[in-house]
Amino acid sequence: MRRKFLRTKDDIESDKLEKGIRDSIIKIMKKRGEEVMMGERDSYGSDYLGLLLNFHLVNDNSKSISLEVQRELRLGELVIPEKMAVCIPALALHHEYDPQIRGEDVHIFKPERIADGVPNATQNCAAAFMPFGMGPRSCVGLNYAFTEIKIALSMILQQYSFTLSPTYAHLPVHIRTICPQYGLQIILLAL
Ligand code: HEM
Repeated sequence: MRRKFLRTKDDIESDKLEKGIRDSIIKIMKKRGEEVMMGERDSYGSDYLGLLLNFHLVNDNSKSISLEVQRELRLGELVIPEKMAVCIPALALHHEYDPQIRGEDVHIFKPERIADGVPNATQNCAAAFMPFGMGPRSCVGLNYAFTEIKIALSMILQQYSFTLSPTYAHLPVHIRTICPQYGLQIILLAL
């Protein structure tokens, strides 16, 4: 029975590895913070670490980089316990970023905003549009979903053109993905 409480060599190696990874991440975050403070870079970056730093500094007026990552992650006044799932509401996030990035008409439904590609519409800010999440746990079905959508659309467009029905009420809601609360009413015209 006592063996259960003994730490094996593998457990110790695994702890060392985990600590090494944590230390490296904190080092990168501190370095970025220092570079921003010294004016060597404009932003904390648009990747996942940059996003975490942004959240951290929004909540910390002293702007000091003092992240402690032990069994919990501290983001300013937020303490995120180990293994807690953090849900980023894409709908709110997209709107919060929008006025800065896409102008004041953010509330208007204008899918043509992304006609020239997402990087163009978001001024290359990866965190401004992330319907598939980002970082190591982002959607593994992204490419599959895009391919499926393109195939479905090209099959429809070979036979029909379509417009939005006047009965369509624009009310996007976040139910796992962003979708229209009252469905998508369209008028199909046979070609
Ligand atoms: C328009 C379609 C889709 C959207 C908008 C979407 C969106 C998302 C989002 C926001 C996440 C969470 C990412 C995060 O936690 O940071 C996710 C995760 C995931 N998605 Fe999708 N998804 C779509 C289609 C698919 C498809 C078709 C598949 C599989 C064939 C799929 C498989 C997964 C899996 C397995 C995860 C979990 C990944 C992980 O936790 O490591 N998704 N998706």
